Amino acid sequence: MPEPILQVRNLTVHFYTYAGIVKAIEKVSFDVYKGETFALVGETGCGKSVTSRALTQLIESPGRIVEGQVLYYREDGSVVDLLKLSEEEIREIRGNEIAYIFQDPHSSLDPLYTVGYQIAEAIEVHGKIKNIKEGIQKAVQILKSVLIPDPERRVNNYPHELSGGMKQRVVIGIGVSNNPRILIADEPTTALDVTVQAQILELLEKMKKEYKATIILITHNLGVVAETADRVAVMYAGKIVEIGSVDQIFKNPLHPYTQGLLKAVPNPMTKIEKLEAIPGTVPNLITPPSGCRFHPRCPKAMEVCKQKVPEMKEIEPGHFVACHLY
Ligand SMILES: Nc1ncnc2c1ncn2[C@@H]1O[C@H](COP(=O)(O)OP(=O)(O)OP(=O)(O)O)[C@@H](O)[C@H]1O
Ligand code: NI
Repeated sequence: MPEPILQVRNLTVHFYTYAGIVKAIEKVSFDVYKGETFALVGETGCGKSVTSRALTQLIESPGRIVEGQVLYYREDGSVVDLLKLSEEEIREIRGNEIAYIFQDPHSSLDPLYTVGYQIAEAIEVHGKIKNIKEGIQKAVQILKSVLIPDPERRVNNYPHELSGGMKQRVVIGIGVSNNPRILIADEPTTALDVTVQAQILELLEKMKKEYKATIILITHNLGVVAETADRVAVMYAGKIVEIGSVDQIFKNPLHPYTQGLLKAVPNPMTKIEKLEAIPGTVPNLITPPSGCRFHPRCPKAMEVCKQKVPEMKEIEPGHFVACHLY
């Protein structure tokens, strides 16, 4: 049996805006197993980033986590609900045991400090070194491990002296600097050109092996999923609609939304740029559709789909779907 490292249950986040309450994610539940790459996919605005940020309480006003549990299995075998931790306690874990790599390396790095200083600081915050100087030494090693050429010299560079791909390597370096158990990568390659994207994905694989980390990969690129993930959760309008292994999802998609996504992509096993939209538009999350949120766009919608929210059901071992067809 695979061992869980995270068990997310009924995670719900609302944003309290002037226009109304945006129900960004609603009762999201999934497990992440130790050592796997777990991908979260779906169209823009479906709640991928909000889900990943909520895991460590990284939701800012006007957003609020209104319900849910994020059970985290620690190294010593104990289990904590990350949503119950104080700000101080969660900060101890975030950036340390659970680290993030965000999409845009430009905004993830501070233009005023050298990359070496920024890596050193990330380590120092968690008290793992005595001073920044020791951290700079470590930063050289980290730059080497993320395959930046001439790390002794590069450690003294400012972000603007590096290319986009090199900057993203630095961001990944900061991510792994404290040897995280879970690495959450939110669209880590989207801002980069295609050849660099492939290199960065390769690097993530290398980091996963070297640091024995579990990866949560957020992407709207099904090609990336096919290539790098072990398991996939498909999100639509703030809900998870299907979960399964990459094989189960690509070869036997059960949810009409997943089927639509895959149809929009002629061959997901080849590299594709972007997920093509399926007919219709993503619903507004202030007044989401009743019942199954996909019913207005669903070619197989039945009467019950308008009235009842479908429960997640396990159709074959490890393959879950929330759809009234099953
Ligand atoms: N600060 C905010 N205020 C109001 N609504 C927000 C805020 N942040 C996110 N949302 C809403 O939450 C929903 C989910 O957003 P999220 O960023 O998680 O989408 P995503 O799946 O990551 O999309 P993308 O692929 O574009 O990054 C969206 O409908 C968005 O409008
Ligand atoms: Ni996002």
